[in-house]
Parts: sequence; structure tokens; C-alpha cells
Amino acid sequence: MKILVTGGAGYIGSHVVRQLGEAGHEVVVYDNLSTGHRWAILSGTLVEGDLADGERLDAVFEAHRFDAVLHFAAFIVVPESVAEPLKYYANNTRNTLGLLERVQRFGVPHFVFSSTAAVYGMPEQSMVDESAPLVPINPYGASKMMSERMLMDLGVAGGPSYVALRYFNVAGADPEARIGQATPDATHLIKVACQAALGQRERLQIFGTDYPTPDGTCIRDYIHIEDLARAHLAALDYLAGGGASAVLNCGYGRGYSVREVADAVRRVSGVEFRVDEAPRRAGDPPALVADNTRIRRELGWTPAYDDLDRIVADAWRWERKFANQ
Ligand SMILES: NC(=O)c1ccc[n+]([C@@H]2O[C@H](COP(=O)([O-])OP(=O)(O)OC[C@H]3O[C@@H](n4cnc5c(N)ncnc54)[C@H](O)[C@@H]3O)[C@@H](O)[C@H]2O)c1
Ligand SMILES: O=c1ccn([C@@H]2O[C@H](COP(=O)(O)OP(=O)(O)O[C@H]3O[C@H](CO)[C@H](O)[C@H](O)[C@H]3O)[C@@H](O)[C@H]2O)c(=O)[nH]1
Repeated sequence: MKILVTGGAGYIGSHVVRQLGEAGHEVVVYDNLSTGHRWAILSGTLVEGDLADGERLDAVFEAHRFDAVLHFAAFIVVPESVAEPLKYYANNTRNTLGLLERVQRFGVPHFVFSSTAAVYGMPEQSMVDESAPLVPINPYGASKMMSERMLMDLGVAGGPSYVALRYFNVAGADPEARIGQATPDATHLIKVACQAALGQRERLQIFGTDYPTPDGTCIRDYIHIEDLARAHLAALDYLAGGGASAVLNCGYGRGYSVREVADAVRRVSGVEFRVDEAPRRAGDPPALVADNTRIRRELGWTPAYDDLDRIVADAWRWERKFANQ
């Protein structure tokens, strides 16, 4: 298939682009390199451009006849979305609208969208399935929920068949360490803990130790980037085979606490880095775990890296390599 990948120079997009290339697909990446990197694109060609640049986007759609669009490009920092909400609605929602206008105008048959567990907000139960109410508690989650809604409405009106993948906590790196999470000032727990083990950060802070969980720290469902990337290829196959539009959680269905993650990073790295207890971070649900029944059923997706130490080992390997680049 010939596939347009927006945000293909970023952390998740670049892993998907690599797997698409390995599977023999033809890839065009559209990315403004605001947080992505040219070196991370291991397959296909890059068109450097902003999604807000309608003329440039039109030119890309005119030059190619795409079988599918995979849409990763977005801003992703939750606290920033609270401070600057319009920045998030502009890039995540308005730019998705602009992209969907082209998808419709040029008759692209399939669309895969990067959504997030942040659409669930503070769920009543820690294990959530796709029918849980959508009550995002920050503009980032709301901007993604609105995009999901546009996609659904367009689908009903004869638009592309689509899969919206709701990612839980994405972590780890390419097992061969060619690419990995390379965003400066990343806030994701496993990356921060690896940076603390490397001495790039003074310490790891645990945000909240008084949650109603067994060890008092928040529980999350960490999914290896390789398994997440594989879900996108499975979604493409599913849509190309005539599958109906679907919204699917991406996670392993089991959670780990912040303390368990810190212990895993110590165990894997062999470094006793400093870990401090700190107050709760605003807006963190105590526990968030994916019910993944639907993605297993609809896509036949089965994880291959469902092991916290494996996720951490690949993240650690990448961080060490990246630090020495
Ligand atoms: N990382 C996570 O844990 C996580 C969790 C849930 C959902 N997601 C979603 O996955 C997607 C990818 O996230 P990521 O972690 O790879 O982030 P990232 O910042 O590494 O990647 C985003 C990419 O999009 C590009 N981009 C941003 N705005 C653009 C624009 N206007 N025009 C062109 N390119 C633009 C950036 O340069 C970058 O390459 C996002 O949609 C995000 O909301 C990520
Ligand atoms: O230095 C840190 C960083 C994180 N945490 C804790 O570790 C857990 C995971 O935090 P992350 O920032 O790694 O991830 P989040 O669960 O907050 O959010 C991530 O997953 C969400 C979906 O579940 C969204 O998609 C969001 O974009 C993505 O950043 C949270 O309890 C957080 O409080 C710490 O204790 N210390």
C-alpha cells in the first residue's frame, strides 16, 4: 500500500514507518520536525511541511494516490495543553479537520488515528473498555476526543473506514536501538527514570504515594512501542480487508505502579539512582489499565513484548546510545 504518515518523524510514528518499510509498504512522511527528527525516518521519503499549510498538503495529495493515511502529528504535553489550550485545539483538532478534508476530497479509503487513553479522564474503574464514558479532564484529551468524533461522523457520511487506536502508556524503543524516544524534556516515567539512572537527571520524583493502590503510587498499563507499532500494521490489513471502522484500546491489560517501574529500571540498569517522594501531580488518575479484548478480537493482535523488564531494557539501551550520540 502507499501510505501517508503524518508525524512520522516522531517517537511513535518513526517506529511505525520502520515497520511499514519492513513490510514492503511505500511511505510518504509529512512532518514539520517540530519535535520529530529527520534521522528517525528509516523508510520512505520525507515531505517537510506543517499540517496547517493547506497548499503544501494539497500538493502532497495531488502528487500521490494514497491507500491510507496514518495520522500521528500532534502536540502531546498534557500540562502545556492546560496552559495553552488553543495551541492544542489548533494543532490536534483543527489540523485533523484540515487533513480529513483532503482525505475526503481525494477519496483516500482508509484512515488510522492516534488517540489516547486520556479521552477517558478519571474512569470509575481502573480497567477500561472502549464503551467507557469519554470525559477527558484536560485540553489534550479533549482535542483527541473531538478528532475521534469528526472521524466517526465523516465515516457515517461515506468517508474513509478508520481505526482509532487509544494508546495507553507507550514506552521502550526499537529492539535494535536505531530509534527511540528522543524528545527533549520528555516527561514519561520510564524515560525520566532511565535518564536518572544515566545521571542526566538528579533524581526521579514519584508524584504521589497516597493513592488507593497497593503501594500508594499510580498504576499504568505500559505497552512496548514494537507491539503498539504492530497494531497499526494490523489495523491497515484489517481495513484493507474490508473491516468496519473501529475504536480500539492499545495496552496489555495489566498495570504496574510507579514504584514497580522505578524498581525495574534499577534492576535492569544496575544503577541505584535517587528516588524521592513528591506530591501528587494534578490530573493523574490512580490507576488506568486497558481492557484489550476488542483489539485482540478485531485485529487478531497479540503482544510479543508483554514484559516490563523487556520494555525497560529496550528503553535503557536506547537512552544510553542516545546520550552518547
Ligand atoms: N507518547 C505517548 O505515550 C502517547 C500516548 C497516547 C497517544 N499518543 C499520540 O501518538 C501520537 C504521536 O506521539 P509521539 O509520542 O510520537 O509524539 P512526538 O512529539 O514524538 O511526535 C509527533 C510528531 O508530529 C510532528 N508534528 C507535530 N505537529 C505537526 C504539524 N502541525 N505538522 C506536521 N508535523 C507535526 C512532530 O514534528 C513529531 O514528529 C500523537 O498523536 C499523540 O497524541 C502518544
Ligand atoms: O517523573 C515522573 C513521571 C511520571 N510519574 C508518574 O508515572 C505515571 C505515568 O506518567 P507518564 O507521564 O509517563 O504518563 P501518563 O500516564 O501521565 O500519560 C501518558 O499516557 C496517557 C494515556 O494513558 C496520555 O496518552 C499521555 O499523553 C501520556 O503522556 C503517572 O502516575 C505519573 O504521576 C512520576 O511519578 N514521576
